[in-house]
Amino acid sequence: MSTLYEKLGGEETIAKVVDYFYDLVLADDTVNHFFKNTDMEKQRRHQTKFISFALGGPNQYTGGSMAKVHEGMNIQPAHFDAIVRHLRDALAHFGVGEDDIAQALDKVETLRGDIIYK
Ligand code: HEM
Repeated sequence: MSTLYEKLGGEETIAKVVDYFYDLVLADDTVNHFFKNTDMEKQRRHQTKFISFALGGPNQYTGGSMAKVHEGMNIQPAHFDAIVRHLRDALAHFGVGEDDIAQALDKVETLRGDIIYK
């Protein structure tokens, strides 16, 4: 069974989704402050890993656990929800179907407990 990542066309499409998702996140005043001290390159890596994870792509991540990485950020459920919403909108923008979007969002949901209130 192919992953959603492959179905969408792999890295090339992912790069486009990342750019779009990134614009949505940074335009959102409820979450953009989290990234104000984040350098652009790191930001892009973050979004790329985020999207690749959601789509079942290759795991290129070698850093700390999600709990560790988001420690001290005090991310609230509403922040997490906003990020999930931007992911949904970015995928929809590129014509991803409802079922595939639901699958991607389910995957992201599995990390909620590790990421909020840390
Ligand atoms: C399932 C959801 C998420 C995943 C898979 C994820 C993934 C990651 C990864 C892999 C990194 C490390 C980046 C690196 O060092 O290369 C990171 C850092 C970060 N994440 Fe997330 N993240 C998620 C949700 C969130 C949310 C909801 C927020 C805030 C609203 C957030 C804000 C940040 C920030 C500010 C950093 C640090 C960037 C820096 O070092 O300056 N993340 N995330």
